[in-house]
Amino acid sequence: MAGFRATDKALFPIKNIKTVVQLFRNQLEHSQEPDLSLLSIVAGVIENSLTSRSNLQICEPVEHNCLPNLDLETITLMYSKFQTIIKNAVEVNKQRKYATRELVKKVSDVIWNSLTRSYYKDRAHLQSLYSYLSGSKLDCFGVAFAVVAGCQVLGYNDVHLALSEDHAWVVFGENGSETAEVTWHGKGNEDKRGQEIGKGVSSRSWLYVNNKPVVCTRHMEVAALVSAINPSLNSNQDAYEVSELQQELLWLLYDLGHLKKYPMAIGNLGDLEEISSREGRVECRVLFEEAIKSSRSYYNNQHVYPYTYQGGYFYRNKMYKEAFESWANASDVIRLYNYSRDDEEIYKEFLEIANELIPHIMKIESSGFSANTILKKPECFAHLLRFYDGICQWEEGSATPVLHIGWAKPLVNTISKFDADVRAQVNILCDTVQDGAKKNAGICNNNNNNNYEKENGAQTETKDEKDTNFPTIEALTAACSEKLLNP
Ligand SMILES: FC(F)c1nnc(N2CCN(c3ncnc4sc(CC(F)(F)F)cc34)CC2)s1
Repeated sequence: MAGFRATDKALFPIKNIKTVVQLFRNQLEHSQEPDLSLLSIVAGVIENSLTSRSNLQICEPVEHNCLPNLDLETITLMYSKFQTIIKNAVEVNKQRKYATRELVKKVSDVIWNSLTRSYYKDRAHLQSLYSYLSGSKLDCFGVAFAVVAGCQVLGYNDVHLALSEDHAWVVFGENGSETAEVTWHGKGNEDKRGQEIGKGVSSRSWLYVNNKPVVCTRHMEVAALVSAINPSLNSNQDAYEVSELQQELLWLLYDLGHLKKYPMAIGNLGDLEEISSREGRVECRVLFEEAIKSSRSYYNNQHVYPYTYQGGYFYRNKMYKEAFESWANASDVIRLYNYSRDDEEIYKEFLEIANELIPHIMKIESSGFSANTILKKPECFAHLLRFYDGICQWEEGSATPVLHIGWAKPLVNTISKFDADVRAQVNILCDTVQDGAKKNAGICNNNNNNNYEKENGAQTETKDEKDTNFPTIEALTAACSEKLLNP
């Protein structure tokens, strides 16, 4: 069983970050399971007291980093309250070793029906059990996490959190073979709570990452709650102590090996390290590479965010050629999915890259006199074509269109910035049409080891591989030469 043990209670009242990290270490290193409700409450109290406007906390100079006084009584009250809510609402059939769908649905209903009627679901700081117990508000992730914490209270240690890049659900039963929705997703969508995760068309959407979700252990569920800590004070400021606590806890989890199979948590740590790097720790760039390796090793390279974490890093550090490559690799992931209306989040990500970030780079690169401009680099042109082609292929075979005229202008503007002699150096090789749901078209690749050769000579593409349903590279370059001819 998990639990709030004497060794943990001895740490209270907690006055500084080091002691919070010690509490998490105690919980993570003890043989029994880490107690999800205890750790979520502690993280939530700290986050909410340091990011709420009402926090007029004067920092005691002696502590040099001031935390709200975390006294044992406050935490114990909330901890017991959660136990009582769950145990009173769900009678447990102790004969059963594994949870049933009915049990999981019942716990989800208890959480669901105790939430405030209507509130702004996307607000920050609604992810923890502190938010649930003090304000009866949870965001989409918070509901899923609370269900898993509730099942832990009831002794069902087979119920675990399953995470895609924009949704959360649970797995349960013998070797976690059952799945169940326990929370909502997005706006205005009927929730599917209690149902198993779609085998149908939704399973080809990015939202369910082609059935390659991060299936958490208890320790990875602690990593999820730590990753979900939100240090933002407002839209452009972070509470220093909260982000420092998050960074320390992520390093603790990293050192204990609990981030190995959790690319987004590694990416979160990379972002924090870029802002303020820790002595003696690997460079943030290495972390972004580790997140990519994790996705390739454990999730068949079906996750997009590891590449957009890395692309964002290169972009912020003006490493534009590298950014183009990361974004092209992100596009190689999305091309094998079918776009569905549940995929808005990743659509917005690609839209921002295509219509904000890349045009911004082209503006800088074509105004400056840098001899080393990317506009002279054929590999940059190749990365961009692969990036756009992946989005075209994402659209192919999808019920919902991706591209619209708003994409075309920035796209043609970008391509037309590369001179014909640079473009001609990109030789596009197409392998045979891939079997399976998505055919190859336009620019071809085989699972991310692209065979782009920077050789002279016209682009080669045989007829049978050309798919007329959407812009091929000829069409794109024709459009761009059209633009060139009539600027
Ligand atoms: F690609 C970069 F630009 C990104 N920067 N921040 C990104 N985030 C921030 C962190 N984040 C996450 N970080 C850790 N774990 C999870 S589980 C999850 C889905 C849901 F919220 F459970 F529904 C999201 C998520 C979502 C992706 S991607």
